[in-house]
Amino acid sequence: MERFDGKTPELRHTYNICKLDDKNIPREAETLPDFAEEITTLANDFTALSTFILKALEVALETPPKCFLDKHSEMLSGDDVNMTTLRMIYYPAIVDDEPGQSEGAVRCGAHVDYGTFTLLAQDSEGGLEVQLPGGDKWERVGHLPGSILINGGELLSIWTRERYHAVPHRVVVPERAKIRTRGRHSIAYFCHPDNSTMISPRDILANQTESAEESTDEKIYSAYELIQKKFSDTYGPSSQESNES
Ligand SMILES: O=C(O)CCC(=O)C(=O)O
Ligand SMILES: [Fe+2]
Repeated sequence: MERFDGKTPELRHTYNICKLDDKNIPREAETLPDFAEEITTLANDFTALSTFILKALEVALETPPKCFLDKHSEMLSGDDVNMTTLRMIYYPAIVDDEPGQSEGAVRCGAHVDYGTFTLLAQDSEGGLEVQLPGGDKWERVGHLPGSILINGGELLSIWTRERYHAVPHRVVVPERAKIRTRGRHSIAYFCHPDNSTMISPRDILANQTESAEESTDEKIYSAYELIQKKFSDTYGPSSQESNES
C-alpha cells in the first residue's frame, strides 16, 4: 500500500484474506473454535455493506445504473480477479527498552489506501489519525463503539477526479505510557474493483460536463495496472505481487 518511508519500523502483525475459502481461513479448533464462522460472517457483512455504499455512490454521483456495482462483482473471490482484502491487524504493546520500539517507531506509517474505499473497525485504544482535504494537520479519529470508518481510496479519487479524496492516514504510538503498553486491534476491509476494470472518470461522471483538457489528455489504466504501479512505486520494480501493506 503504503507511502511509508522504507526506514521507519512499523510495529504490527497482519493477516490478510483475499478469498473466502477453507484454505485461507485459519481453523484453530482448540483455541478459537468459532473463529472461521465468525470471520466468514464478518467478511460477508463487510461485502454487503460495501455493496450498499457502492449503490449510494452511484446515486450521489448520478452515474449510469449499476455502474459501480458491475465493476465490483468479484469482491473476496481471490486477488487474481479482484484485490479486495479483509485484513486483521494487531499492534503489539510497546516495550520501550527493546531495540527499534521507541525512537521514531510508528504503528502504521502515513499512507493512502489504494482501492475504492476502506471500511475500518478499530478497538478503543486510539492512535488513528487522518489528514482532511486541503490541510496538512493530522487530526485524531475518535472512537465510537460499533462505528465503522469509511476511508476513500486512490482509485475512487482517480475515478471521481478527486470529488472523493483518498484520505491520508496513519496510526501513531500513543504518548501516554499506560496506553502504549497495551496492544491495539483493528480490522480493515479494502474494497477494490475487479482487476480488469478500466478506471475511467468518463464512465462514472458521464452526466457531468468535463473540460476540454480533461477529455483529451486522460490516459486510462485498468485497476490491475494502477495497483501494480503503486506496488512498484512503493517497494521498487521487483515487487510484483506484494499485497497492500
Ligand atoms: O489499523 C488501523 O487503524 C489502520 C490500518 C490501515 O490504515 C491499513 O492497514 O491500511
Ligand atoms: Fe490504510
